[in-house]
Amino acid sequence: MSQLEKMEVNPDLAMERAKCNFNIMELTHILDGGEENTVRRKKIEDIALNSGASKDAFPEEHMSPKEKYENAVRKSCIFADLVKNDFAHLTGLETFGINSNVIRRTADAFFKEVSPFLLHMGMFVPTIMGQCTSDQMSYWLPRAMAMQIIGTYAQTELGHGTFIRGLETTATYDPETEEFVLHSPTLSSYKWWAGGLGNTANYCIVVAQLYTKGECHGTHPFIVQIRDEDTHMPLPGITVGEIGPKMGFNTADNGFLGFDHYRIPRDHMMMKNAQVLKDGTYVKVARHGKLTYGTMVFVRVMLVSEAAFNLAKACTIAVRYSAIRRQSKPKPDEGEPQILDYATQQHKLFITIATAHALQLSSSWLWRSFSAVLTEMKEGNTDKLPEFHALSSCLKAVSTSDAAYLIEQCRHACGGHGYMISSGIPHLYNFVSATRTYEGDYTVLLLQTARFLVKAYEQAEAKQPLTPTVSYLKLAFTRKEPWDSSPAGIVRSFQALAAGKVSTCVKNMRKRMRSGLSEVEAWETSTIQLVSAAEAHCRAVISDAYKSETERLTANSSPNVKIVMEQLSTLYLYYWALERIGDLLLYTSISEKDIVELQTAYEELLQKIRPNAVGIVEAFDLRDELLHSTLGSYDGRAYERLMDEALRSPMNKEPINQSYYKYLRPMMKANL
Ligand SMILES: CCCCCCC/C=C/C(=O)SCCNC(=O)CCNC(=O)[C@H](O)C(C)(C)COP(=O)(O)OP(=O)(O)OC[C@H]1O[C@@H](n2cnc3c(N)ncnc32)[C@H](O)[C@@H]1OP(=O)(O)O
Ligand SMILES: Cc1cc2nc3c(=O)[nH]c(=O)nc-3n(C[C@H](O)[C@H](O)[C@H](O)COP(=O)(O)OP(=O)(O)OC[C@H]3O[C@@H](n4cnc5c(N)ncnc54)[C@H](O)[C@@H]3O)c2cc1C
Repeated sequence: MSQLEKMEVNPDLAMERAKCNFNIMELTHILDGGEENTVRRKKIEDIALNSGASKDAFPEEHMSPKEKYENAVRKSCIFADLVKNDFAHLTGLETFGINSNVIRRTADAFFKEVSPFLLHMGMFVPTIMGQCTSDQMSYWLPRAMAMQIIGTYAQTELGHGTFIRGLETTATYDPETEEFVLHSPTLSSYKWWAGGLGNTANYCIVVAQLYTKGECHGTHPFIVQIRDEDTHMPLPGITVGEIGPKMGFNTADNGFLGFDHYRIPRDHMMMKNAQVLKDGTYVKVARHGKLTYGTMVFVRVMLVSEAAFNLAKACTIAVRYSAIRRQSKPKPDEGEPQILDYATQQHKLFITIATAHALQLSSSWLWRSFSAVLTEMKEGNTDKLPEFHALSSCLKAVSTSDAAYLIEQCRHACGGHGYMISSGIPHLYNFVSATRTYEGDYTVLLLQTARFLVKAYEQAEAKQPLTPTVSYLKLAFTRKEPWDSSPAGIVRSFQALAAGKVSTCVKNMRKRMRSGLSEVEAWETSTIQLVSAAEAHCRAVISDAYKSETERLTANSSPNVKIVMEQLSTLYLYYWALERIGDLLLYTSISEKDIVELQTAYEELLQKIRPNAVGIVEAFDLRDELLHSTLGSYDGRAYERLMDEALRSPMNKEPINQSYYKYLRPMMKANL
């Protein structure tokens, strides 16, 4: 046992735990979606983490990029074996599905950054499930699930990421040989970014422009073998490599890929939504043109829970650290207070906890809507897809953006030590800030939602029925929303605000068109306001979902758990109302007096949450192995852990570094 393991819990943290007035485990069960899920999650975490297989003998931070990657592959193989052999026997595992949050969560103990297999499980397998015919699926899925092949998803190119219709890679059908010829005509057409593509994957889903009988039918997905299944050598006609160091994701071997008239069999086109017959005839199967974008929609839904989870990690670290860190002396006759006692620190941190809850509950709600949409689509009904695309786009955009901002705020809350890699926060930030960009950039996705909102507004104007998430748009045609500071009243105000913003956009666009701009130009010149309107819509959706999910989940809970959850959801509403005062003044009847009262109520709420803050973050039930943090470990021994990590640095392995003899000494002697 190391010195650290023998040490007792920091007394400040012990004191915080003693004063928590609600049942932490009860809140954990609620967040896990029920006690059974908690039990199963803990079993899985015990199997995966108690063996110590997730630990590194040598700190990853001090490895070279190549060593980091090789270590990540080693651990990915261990983890894949665990999933296949050890987790499978747990009753009900199949109900978690391959992308189970529990498995994702457990994997994070193995990787400070990410696994090179992330894209295999995160996009390769889901695309096989979503884009293959049943015959194709019965061939590819078992091989992929058994990890006999490793795949990734290569859509983005050097020259095009957002604009999928502009992709340049071509897949031209040759009826003579019944093959597709994949080709990269330009440098900008090289596939770029796919995770695991550089060195790990031997298969790849490639999105390319389909040509048959001389006609282009737009982008379609293909399964492409890129490396020999035995030697792993790139196949002739394939150029593949890794794209180099990045802000984060440095264990993911993101890669590039080019094709030189590379041939694949006809049935390697993923043919669920469209087919090319042997003679080259193109047959559209799907009832909606954008079903080939299905994996992106699925991952966007996943990313909302990713944002919640990573935020939960960051606030667990920052709140525990704020409980053990003492600083300044506001009262001369008393000792230094815990920094968690400062109202400004509570302002930084409690919104972070509330947002983690808001995103987690909104994410469960979104998953349920997604399942309902998928069920209808299986029956051939795609009517709900546009609304769901608008919803998943804005929730992905806002959740990842809020999470990145708030994780950075957690770093600020930890002062200088938060800047240490060993605090765990920089890795979290680097990861989450990428999620704001990939799978659809923030602005681009909000503009997709805005398109839907503008159409819905026009329907409301024409007194046509509206779909559920936008039914509030009718508020745009009523008198100014009267301000009501109850939670339900604030949600209504957020809806009135979003409706008002959409209405302003539409009016501005019409005015611009009357002054001679085309529709496209009027749209383009209004995009700043459109993004803001879509963000306001999303905020209203999250606030509504968070409030109603909190009510549903606490209907039978013990009184104190109910109070804690309600305090957090109310805090979320107060925080965003105060952030959006200017908009509320425009679109509701809020007065100066109401604003002063709201600010006071917010500050009082921070004080009410304070005594339970450590208990609340501990309800996320994040083991030390998952946090990877010197500042946020369960024992609160941050200083001992920081020193321990410092001493592990290779820079401290010799008393005098050789650069002293080579450079410093000669320079100093010469300057004598
Ligand atoms: C936990 C797992 C982690 C996995 C790790 C993941 C690592 C990262 C992977 C990746 O990043 S993979 C690459 C992802 N790339 C993107 O997300 C690109 C973003 N771009 C797009 O999604 C689209 O191009 C676009 C921006 C939405 C526009 O598409 P397009 O130009 O084809 O369409 P438009 O002409 O703008 O719109 C036409 C029409 O179609 C509707 N629509 C667009 N997308 C969808 C969709 N997915 N589903 C349903 N409908 C869609 C759009 O709203 C328009 O509707 P109308 O307004 O005409 O009614
Ligand atoms: C860590 C990481 C992992 C990734 N993994 C994969 C992967 O596995 N597979 C894969 O295929 N791709 C992957 N990607 C690529 C990712 O999907 C794209 O980077 C992302 O979709 C954004 O596209 P882009 O890079 O072309 O940005 P651009 O579209 O060039 O965006 C640049 C800027 O232009 C703005 N912009 C673009 N279009 C518009 C518009 N119409 N209106 C207004 N503003 C606009 C954007 O808002 C942004 O500010 C990954 C990216 C990262 C960072």
